[in-house]
Amino acid sequence: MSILELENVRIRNDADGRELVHGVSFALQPGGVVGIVGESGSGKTLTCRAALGILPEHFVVSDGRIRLDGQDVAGLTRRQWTALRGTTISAVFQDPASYLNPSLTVGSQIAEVIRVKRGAKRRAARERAIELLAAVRLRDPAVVYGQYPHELSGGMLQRSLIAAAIAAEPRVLIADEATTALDVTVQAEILDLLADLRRDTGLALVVVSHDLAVVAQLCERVLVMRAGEVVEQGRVEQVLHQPRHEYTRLLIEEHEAYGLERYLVAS
Ligand SMILES: Nc1ncnc2c1ncn2[C@@H]1O[C@H](COP(=O)(O)OP(=O)(O)OP(=O)(O)O)[C@@H](O)[C@H]1O
Repeated sequence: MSILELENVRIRNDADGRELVHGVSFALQPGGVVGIVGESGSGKTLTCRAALGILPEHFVVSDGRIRLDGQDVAGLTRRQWTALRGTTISAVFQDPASYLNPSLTVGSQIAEVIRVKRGAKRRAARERAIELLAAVRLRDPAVVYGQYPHELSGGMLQRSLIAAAIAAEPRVLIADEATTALDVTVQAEILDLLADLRRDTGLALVVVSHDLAVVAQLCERVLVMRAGEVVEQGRVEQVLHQPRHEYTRLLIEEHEAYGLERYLVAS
């Protein structure tokens, strides 16, 4: 059974009646990985936010269905969503600093997730948080545990945020432009880390990026979005080697300068 399934999902802004996402469908199996690419404003983030139950105010899923672990999310109460977030579905976005509280240590924020979502005692939560910081390949995890966000680099912060996102052992992780702000080497390390988590824990991934190379490196299937429409979707090799839609061809041309071929040959 799919862990996450979207069926013809449409998203509308009720404030002005405009529809911004015009029917997105995909199914993600446990341990699977799907990419969503497309230019800024194409509806990638709104689609993810719908799956996380965190659409902005006035935005609604106006048609279609979202199933999380087999459950239709349409009727979920706020409390039920809170219980699912973190434990079933979780996310990492761009700009990790804005998701961490600057006045609390990184480790205590991860431990808090474990205490609240997993009911762990203080000491066990601390130990688990240090394990997670090690799992996201931070050196000296016990030291990082006691550091404040401003003491860490962008790459270290993004790793810490991934540790927090997987702390309650979700089945699906959405990585929305999670590596965009990082330099190329750190970006490659974080992508490797996500691939390893997927392999080692069966975590399913939704990888959102405007960068086709990121998607080519990580994903099995890809959706190409433009202006709220899915213009093309399929297996990554097929979509990137034999694009059927003119827009996909344009995206590929734009990315050729960044060495997309390298990833495709390796996959
Ligand atoms: N909070 C909001 N209020 C008003 N409009 C919004 C809001 N969030 C998104 N939109 C609009 O919805 C459309 C889709 O936005 P979305 O953030 O999903 O795009 P995206 O593909 O993720 O782009 P980006 O790569 O820039 O994040 C855009 O036209 C955007 O202006």
